[in-house]
Amino acid sequence: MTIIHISAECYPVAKVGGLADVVGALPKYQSTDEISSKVIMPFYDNKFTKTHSFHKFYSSNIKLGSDIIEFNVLTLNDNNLGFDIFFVDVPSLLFKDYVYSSEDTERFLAFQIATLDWLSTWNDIPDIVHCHDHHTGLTPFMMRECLKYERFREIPSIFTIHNAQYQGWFSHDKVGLIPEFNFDNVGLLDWGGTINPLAAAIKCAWRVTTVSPSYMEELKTAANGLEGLLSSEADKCVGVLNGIDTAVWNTETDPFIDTNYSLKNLVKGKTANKAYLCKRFNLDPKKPLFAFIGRLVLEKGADLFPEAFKTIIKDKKASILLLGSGNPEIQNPLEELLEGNEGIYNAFIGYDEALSHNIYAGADFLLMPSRVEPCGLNQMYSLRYGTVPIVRSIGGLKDTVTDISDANGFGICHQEITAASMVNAVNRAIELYNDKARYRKIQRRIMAIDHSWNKSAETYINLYELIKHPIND
Ligand SMILES: Nc1ncnc2c1ncn2[C@@H]1O[C@H](COP(=O)(O)OP(=O)(O)O[C@H]2O[C@H](CO)[C@@H](O)[C@H](O)[C@H]2O)[C@@H](O)[C@H]1O
Repeated sequence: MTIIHISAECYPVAKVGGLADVVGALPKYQSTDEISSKVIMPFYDNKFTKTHSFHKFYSSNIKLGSDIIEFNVLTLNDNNLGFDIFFVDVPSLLFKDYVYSSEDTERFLAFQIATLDWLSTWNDIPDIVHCHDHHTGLTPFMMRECLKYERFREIPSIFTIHNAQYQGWFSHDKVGLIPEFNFDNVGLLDWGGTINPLAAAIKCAWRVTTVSPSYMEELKTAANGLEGLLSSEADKCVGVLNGIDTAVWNTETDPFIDTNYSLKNLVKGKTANKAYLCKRFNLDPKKPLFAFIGRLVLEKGADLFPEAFKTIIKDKKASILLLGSGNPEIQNPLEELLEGNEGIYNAFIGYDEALSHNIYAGADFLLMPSRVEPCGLNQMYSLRYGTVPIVRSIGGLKDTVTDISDANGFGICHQEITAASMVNAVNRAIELYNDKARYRKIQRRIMAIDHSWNKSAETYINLYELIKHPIND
C-alpha cells in the first residue's frame, strides 16, 4: 500500500508547530515492508533546505487562474528521515523563508495543484491520499470534482484536522484559481458564503479524523462555525490520538539537552538539566520550575499568564520560564513583566527547538492552560521527560492527563480558564513538589507511559484498509 501525506509542515524540514511533529513521525511509524508512507510538502527557503542537498527530477507548469507558473519536484539526496519525502518547489510562491503568510490562498493552491498534477503522472497512483489541515483542504475536493483529476476519483482521501480554528477562508472571486470542475457542485467549496477549504475537506474527504477523541466530540459544539457540518458528517469522522516520535524525544539520546538521563538516573539527570536552565536564565534551582512552551495566543490560554504570573511571582515560592511568541497583546505584557522580576521569571521570546528540549528536560512542571487543545504534544513530551504537566482538561489534554487526585493520576488538571484556577493548580503542584517521595514516584510513573506512535499509526492503517475494503453490515 502506498500512502501519501500532503502537508505544509514536516519536522525536521519545516516546523511552525505540532503539525510538523505529526507529519514528521507518522509516516515513519507507518512504513513497513508492505506499506510505503511518503510525504509531499512545499520547498521553502529555510535552514533545512540551505544545509541539505536535493535533486530535481520533474519540472512542469501549473495553471493558476490565468497565470502559468513553473514548478519542480525535488527529493533529498541523503535521506535519513525514515520515509520518502518529495518537495514541490514553486519558486515564485513557496520558496520563502517562512511557511505561512497573507498570500496563502495562492501559495497553497499552487502547492496542491502542482502536487496533483505531478501525482497524475505516476504509473501507479497512490492507494491513499492523507491531507493535513486547511492548507491541503482543497485536495479532497479537487480529487473528486476537477475534470483533469478524474484518475483520482476512486482514490480514498483522508483529511486530518489538527486545528479547526484556522480554515483558510477566501472569497468566491478567486474560485477561478481552482482547476475546472462542474460548477453545479460549487456548493461543496462553500460555507457561510465564502470558500472554506476546511469545510470543503470535511465534505469531500472519504474520512475525516481529528487528533484526539475528545476534540472530535468538542468540535460538534465548538468548531469556529463548522459545528453543524461536523455534526452532520459525524459518521465519517473519528478521533485518533496523536503519538510522539520516541526516537526524537528520547532523554537518553536527545542531542539537544544538557545531560542525557533515563528512568534509572532520573533524579540526577533532571537536577543537572534544571541547573543548566536555571543558570542560563538566572533562576533559583531550589524552587520548583514552571515552564510554558508554545504560541502566545488565546487558544493556548496564554492571556492568563500576566495576571497568574504576577501572583506566583509575589508568592516567591516558584520560578517561571516561558518560551514562545505570538499575539502582541499577550506577548507585550509578558515581556514587560521581565523588568524587576529577574531571578524569579524569565522568558525567551521566539522559537528555539533546542531550548524547547532543554525545558522539557529541566523544568519540574509544564503549564498548558489551553482554551482549545486538539491533541497537544507538549504534555506528552513533558511526560516522557519526567516533567509533570499542569493542564486544563480539554481536548487531547483530557485524553492524556489524569489528575493526581485519582488513584493512578499523574498530572494536575483544572477546569476553569481563569488566572485564579491556574494559580490554584500551581499551588497544588508546589505542594506535590514538596512531598518529594510522592513527586519522584509520579515522575517515574510518567516517564514510563508509552505515547509512541505505534498504536495510532496502526489505527490509521486500519482506517485506510477499511475505506479501501469496506465491510458492509
Ligand atoms: N517557541 C517555541 N520554540 C520551540 N518549540 C516550540 C515553540 N512553540 C511551540 N513549540 C513546539 O511546537 C510543538 C507544538 O505542538 P502542539 O501540539 O502544542 O501544537 P500546535 O498548537 O502547534 O498544533 C496543533 O496540531 C497539533 C498536532 O496535531 C496538536 O497536538 C495541537 O493540539 C494543535 O493545536 C511542540 O513540539 C512544541 O515543543
